Amino acid sequence: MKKIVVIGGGNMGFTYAEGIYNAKIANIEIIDKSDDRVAEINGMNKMKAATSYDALKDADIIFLAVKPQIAPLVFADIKSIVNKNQLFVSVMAGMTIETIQQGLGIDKVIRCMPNLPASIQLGMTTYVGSKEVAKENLDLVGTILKSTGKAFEVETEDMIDNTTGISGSGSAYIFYFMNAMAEAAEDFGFSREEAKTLTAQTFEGAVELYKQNDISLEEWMNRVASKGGTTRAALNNFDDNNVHNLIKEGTIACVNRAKELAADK
Ligand SMILES: NC(=O)C1=CN([C@@H]2O[C@H](COP(=O)(O)OP(=O)(O)OC[C@H]3O[C@@H](n4cnc5c(N)ncnc54)[C@H](O)[C@@H]3O)[C@@H](O)[C@H]2O)C=CC1
Ligand SMILES: O=C(O)[C@@H]1CCC=N1
Repeated sequence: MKKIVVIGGGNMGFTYAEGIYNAKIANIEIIDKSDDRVAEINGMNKMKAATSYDALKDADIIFLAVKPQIAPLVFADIKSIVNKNQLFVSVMAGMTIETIQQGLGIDKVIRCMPNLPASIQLGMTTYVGSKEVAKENLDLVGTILKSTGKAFEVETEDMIDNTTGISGSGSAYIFYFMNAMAEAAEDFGFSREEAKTLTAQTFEGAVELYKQNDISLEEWMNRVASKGGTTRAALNNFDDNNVHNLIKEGTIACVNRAKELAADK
């Protein structure tokens, strides 16, 4: 079995480590610089975690899951330990394959963009490999990524940044919309628990309808909104306030930020 080491046992790194562990497709170890986090992970009695980089020496695949801003520090720490035979998989937003190759003096890099629902096997991940990555390795990592939900390969790194604007950061947009709806529900007099049920069930039902049928979102809106009815009053209000375009602008701000991170800003 291959040995996979994840550097950064936070939200995303731990999610992947756990997905791989549960799928029993590789031996998995986690490296995290936080003593508390390492103790917490070891306390779960599942995966081995450590603060030292020792586990990297005989790793086949190394996941890079620290914040992009601290990646240069990690690169400096591990450059002399890692080697060109190892395959690197980065989940870091805006961190280019070239920067990783140069920072570590290595060749084989797969850059991917996951999202947080990967922690409950409902993740959405896209990935692209450097030209040095053999198809066999790309397929292997594809299988690993699919252990946390859906995953597909994209042609360019630009499409990884674009994914960040939709699914990578997108869970937070959905939480934003849900937060406003749940708050409105509480304003209308529902308890917090009732507001959660009303909001979550509405999202879940709408998503399932969309997924299970080949009907456009506009058509679905029309099926809910009777002419002169209540839904149209809400949708007209959104349109009058340009909400549709503002959401699209938000996705563009997100992609631009990914590109800024790539330029080390
Ligand atoms: N959270 C999310 O929804 C998503 C995050 N990402 C990417 O995942 C990466 C990690 O983000 P999160 O997991 O959210 O951050 P996080 O803050 O939850 O986890 C980062 C972990 O790295 C550890 N760490 C810090 N310095 C370290 C070092 N020198 N060596 C080893 N470990 C170190 C921290 O102790 C922490 O546990 C980022 O690059 C982000 O762009 C990508 C897609 C979605
Ligand atoms: O906000 C961030 O920078 C990371 C990347 C995608 C989701 N979270």
